[in-house]
Amino acid sequence: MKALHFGAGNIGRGFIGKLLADAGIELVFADVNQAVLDALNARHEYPVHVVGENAQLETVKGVSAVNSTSEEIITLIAEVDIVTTAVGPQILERIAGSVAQGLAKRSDSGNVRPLNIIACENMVRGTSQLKQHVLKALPEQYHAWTEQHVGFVDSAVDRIVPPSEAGSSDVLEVTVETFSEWIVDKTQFKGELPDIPGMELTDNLMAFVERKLFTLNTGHAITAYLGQLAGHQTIRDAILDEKVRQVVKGAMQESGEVLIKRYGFDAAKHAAYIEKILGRFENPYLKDDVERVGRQPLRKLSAGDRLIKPTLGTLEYQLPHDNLVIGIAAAMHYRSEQDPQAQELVALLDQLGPQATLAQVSGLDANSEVVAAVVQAYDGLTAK
Ligand SMILES: NC(=O)c1ccc[n+]([C@@H]2O[C@H](COP(=O)([O-])OP(=O)(O)OC[C@H]3O[C@@H](n4cnc5c(N)ncnc54)[C@H](O)[C@@H]3O)[C@@H](O)[C@H]2O)c1
Ligand SMILES: O=P(O)(O)OC[C@@H](O)[C@@H](O)[C@H](O)[C@H](O)CO
Repeated sequence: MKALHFGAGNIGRGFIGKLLADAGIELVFADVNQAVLDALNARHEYPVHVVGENAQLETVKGVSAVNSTSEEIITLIAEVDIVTTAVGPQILERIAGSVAQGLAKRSDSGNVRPLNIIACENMVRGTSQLKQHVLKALPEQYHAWTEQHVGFVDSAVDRIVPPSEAGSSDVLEVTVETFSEWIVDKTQFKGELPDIPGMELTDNLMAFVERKLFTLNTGHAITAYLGQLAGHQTIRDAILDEKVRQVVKGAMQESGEVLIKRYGFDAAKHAAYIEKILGRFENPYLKDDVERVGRQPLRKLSAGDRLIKPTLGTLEYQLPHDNLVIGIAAAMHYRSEQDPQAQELVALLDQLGPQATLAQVSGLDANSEVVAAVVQAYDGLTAK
């Protein structure tokens, strides 16, 4: 088997690319970072530090890389058996054009071997969104062929992978936690189901996607935003702050009540899932900055994402949401010199004030009770 993986970043090298290579699949990374591309092609291997009580140094071998904007991508898509991505939700549209050209070339060349495409991003049904971008870029005449031969497979992906320690001079080195979970929708594959150790197949993907995004990522984001306000640099320091932890755990429980209602999860098992995640945030072997986890606040405040979607669920089922409201308010206080979305958020707040800004970025009704509650919480929160 041969695979093309877009995004040789933290999750690409530290999780998805590693699983594919470890399974003996010939792997080519596609990226735009020239230093990473050059290093992968010079060494064809890289180190992964799996940290925890039993730390291990593993070497991922037999990999190569191409520039994501080069013509080689089109030829690769015409040939490979599996395409995966871990580039960030906003980049999917950007790679769709070359995926479409690759599919057209594959069809023209008479290759009818099944191809499966799996986006591994923190979003609900990211591959389905990629498919829409690809179909938009693909001439009509190839649509029926694509439906027949190409599986667009949604997935949920979970492993905390911060950038490697600033002290490291190796651009390829990556540090990952021991825990990992990659769950894919088995109903969407074309051809035989793959047997890749570490990839789990389900016919109930939405439950897993929402469980992960609206528990781990909801709690993670609120830890980052309240952590920054309290003057903490890392997720570990933030979650060890009792005031932060109380709101984070409360928000995960509020979101959990929605998930339990919607998907019939066992309440005790869900409580254990929350506790395990809190332990992962405390991981003493990872240095994860609140600035990485809080990145792109406008995405995180959008209607379908980890803060607003669970809050909408609490409104739907008339459940409490006091802690989620504090989390949303804290997100609106997020500041980062490096992050264009944080700058945009500040500009919106200056121009429109908190009520209209929240309504604009989240799609919530500006005159709703929940927006009023967030604005009140926002006014009450101040940076240390
Ligand atoms: N890091 C984590 O803990 C984690 C865990 C689960 C899911 N995710 C998700 O995985 C995705 C990637 O996150 P990450 O933390 O690895 O980010 P990252 O910034 O480390 O990696 C993204 C990579 O994509 C590359 N890229 C940018 N534009 C590209 C293009 N046009 N073509 C090909 N490559 C391009 C970047 O150069 C970078 O190497 C995100 O959707 C994130 O939410 C991350
Ligand atoms: O990648 P983002 O920006 O959507 O979210 C930041 C973190 O919460 C995220 O990367 C987690 O580390 C990851 O989702 C763990 O599986």
